[in-house]
Amino acid sequence: MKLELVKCHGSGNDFFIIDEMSNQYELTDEKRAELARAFCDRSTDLGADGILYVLHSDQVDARMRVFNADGSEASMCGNGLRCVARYVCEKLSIEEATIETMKANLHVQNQPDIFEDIPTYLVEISPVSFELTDLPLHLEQESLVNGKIPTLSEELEFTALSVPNPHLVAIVEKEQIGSNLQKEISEYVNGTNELFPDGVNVSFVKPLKKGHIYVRTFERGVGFTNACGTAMSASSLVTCLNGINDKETPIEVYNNGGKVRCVVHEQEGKQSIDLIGNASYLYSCTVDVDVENPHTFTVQDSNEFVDEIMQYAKLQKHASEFLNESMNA
Ligand SMILES: N[C@H](CCC[C@H](N)C(=O)O)C(=O)O
Repeated sequence: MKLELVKCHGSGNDFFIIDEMSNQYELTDEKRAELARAFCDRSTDLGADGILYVLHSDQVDARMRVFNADGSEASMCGNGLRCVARYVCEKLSIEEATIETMKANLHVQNQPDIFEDIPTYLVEISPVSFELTDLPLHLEQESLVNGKIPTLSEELEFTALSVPNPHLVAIVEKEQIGSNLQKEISEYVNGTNELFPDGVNVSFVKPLKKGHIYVRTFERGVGFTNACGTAMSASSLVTCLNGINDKETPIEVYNNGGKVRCVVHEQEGKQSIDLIGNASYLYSCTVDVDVENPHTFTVQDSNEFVDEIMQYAKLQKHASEFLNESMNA
């Protein structure tokens, strides 16, 4: 079978877009998961953090399904939704759209460039819940906001929330960023454990100056990534809960892949976050794959989006210079 792929990224969190809206690939869920395990393997000619399947929606403009590199399906992907937003808006020649995801139909919209000549999209991150049953997180309490989980750490304070995929967020000091602590905690909660039966995305957050934070995330089903859109959104909300940043005000979120902008909203007690950032293409290609054994494939007709790659490198350089200055201030 020949599949058309677009390799894209949001803040360095990279994915393949497979357009099932325009192609009759007739994939089963099992095949979608197997293709993710095969194509995301970075020891092959491909490699990515996940696959974004774009499908027809009976309700709205299009539907997005997200499969992590380990083949697990996630309910949402913020960086990936920006890439799907661009793909769908350009295909339908519209400036904004609504995309059906597993638990919500979400608004997406083309935006002014976050950096010169970089395609930029806003995606709605919601619904937000602090109910532990929505992650799920098995503790004898209804919610966890700046609370301890002694099994994981005696000193860290965590906030657990779903947006709607599950996130565990800790505001930390510089010394704890990049330490083994995050890796140990993340591998535990994403292995067989009593707390998070479905695993969880784990983020360490370092506030920089007001309106600026750094987020590092170990993603469920993937591992450490350059950035995790839903995690950066969840982290922005947690900094607002702690009075570090303000709602309805842009928060610049730095990560290892560059930066995005989040705006936290609250209406009638319900929160949502606008996630604004790049939706960049890296290359397109055709993959000839044996669907019965998806680890057997050849990559053909690969074409790079050279201008986009070069332009994004400028954003990343600019962002990493700011981050280094801030971390060493
Ligand atoms: N690993 C996540 C899905 C991908 C989310 C992330 N890539 C993002 O940009 O939000 C999960 O299993 O919930």
